[in-house]
Amino acid sequence: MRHYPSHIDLAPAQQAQGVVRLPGSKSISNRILLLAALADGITHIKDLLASDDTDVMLAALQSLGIQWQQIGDSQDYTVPGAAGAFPNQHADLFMGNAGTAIRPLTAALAVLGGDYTLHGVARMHERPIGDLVDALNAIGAQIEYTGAAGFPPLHIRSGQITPQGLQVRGNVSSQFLTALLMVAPLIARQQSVTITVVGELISKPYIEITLNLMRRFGVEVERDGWQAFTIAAGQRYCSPGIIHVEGDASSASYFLAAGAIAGGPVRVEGVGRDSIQGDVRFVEALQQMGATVTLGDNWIEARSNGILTAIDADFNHIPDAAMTIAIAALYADGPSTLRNIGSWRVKETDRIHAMATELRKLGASVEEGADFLRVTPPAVLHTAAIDTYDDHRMAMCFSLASLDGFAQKGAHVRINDPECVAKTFPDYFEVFATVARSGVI
Ligand SMILES: O=C(O)C1=C[C@@H](OP(=O)(O)O)[C@@H](O)[C@H](O)C1
Ligand SMILES: C=C(OP(=O)(O)O)C(=O)O
Repeated sequence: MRHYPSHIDLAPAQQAQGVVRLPGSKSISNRILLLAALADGITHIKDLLASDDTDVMLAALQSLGIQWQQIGDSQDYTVPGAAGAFPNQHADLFMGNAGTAIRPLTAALAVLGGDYTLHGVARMHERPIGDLVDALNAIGAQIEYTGAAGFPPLHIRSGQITPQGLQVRGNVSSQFLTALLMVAPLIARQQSVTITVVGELISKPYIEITLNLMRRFGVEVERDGWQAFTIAAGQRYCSPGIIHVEGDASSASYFLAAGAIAGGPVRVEGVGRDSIQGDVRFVEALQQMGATVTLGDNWIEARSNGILTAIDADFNHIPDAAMTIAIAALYADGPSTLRNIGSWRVKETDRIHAMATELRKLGASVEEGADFLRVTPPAVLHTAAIDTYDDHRMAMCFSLASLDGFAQKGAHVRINDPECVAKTFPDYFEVFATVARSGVI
């Protein structure tokens, strides 16, 4: 069901102020759904994210025979766990463009056995999965590419798994290691399993989310830094009973940046200082740019202190929220550089190229490197029609260019194809309008 028209026009808004209740975290929602499906017992999930990415995970689990139930119209679900094996051994699964669905499910289905096909939208078929397939096939899985080698779609058949010497490369996506960690207890029945990371690992905080949630479902992982992860034999996933999904820290970045750019205060609720999501560290970048940020147990608030200070920093640990910094850079007192963001090239779109192209429409000078972006703000933001490349974060980030900063007036911004926000935040523009009240026409 389409929610938005073909474009949304945002008029300049003088101030951002208000309180936003965040939708649930995508990373936590999809991990919990899979762990609950694999666990012993019934899991009661509170505040699951409602979005395209969670819909594909829910639909896939249903096709695999997991009879989850939504409680009325709420975002609370019950998931009866299948105790380490899916009831259906044959399924054709549509994965949309959800990395957090296809990567862990590929690993689970490959080690559990059966006959499965996994495919997604056109862009999903351009997003790499080769490092994960190599790791799994090396221990006896039977995964074939039915399109281009290294990319979905995939055909998975039953293999003979001998889980010794499991290793994976981590420099393209941390989701490959997450996928192997999540299925490791399923293959560590008799003997412990060690996963060795080959070379550099990117997006490290997402591994902490994985380990934290595995622990909530009763599985402990011993680790040697970021190099090796060992799952002792005989551990099973057990339902924690009730589990609550935190608000999404990446989604929080748009509202916190709004407060930092255009006065504030803007408060987000649902995530706070004890969050398990690495993207809460986005606030450190805002603070470095001169904003005042206050953190509570379950809320974060940002406000401006005048023109933002330009930033030059490594954003490898927060690749998603870093896109928001590229827009905040339009309001800074000089050029900002975002470093070590090479993974942007293999996400919903080539985000380095898309970001550079669209920032230039607003009048910025942008230098695009293999793994960095340098943004020099223009004297005056230009009126622009922003293309979104079917990337939710492009649509959400660029809404911020409609805000008045201290030295920079907000632009008239047209967001083309805003529907793409459904990937993680289906009513983003309604919520944005409550903060930038005069901004939506
Ligand atoms: O594990 C996760 O939940 C995610 C990991 C990150 O991906 P990479 O590890 O590919 O950078 C992030 O960009 C993505 O939105 C969610
Ligand atoms: C990279 C993202 O998604 P995915 O989980 O599909 O990798 C994202 O949400 O920014």
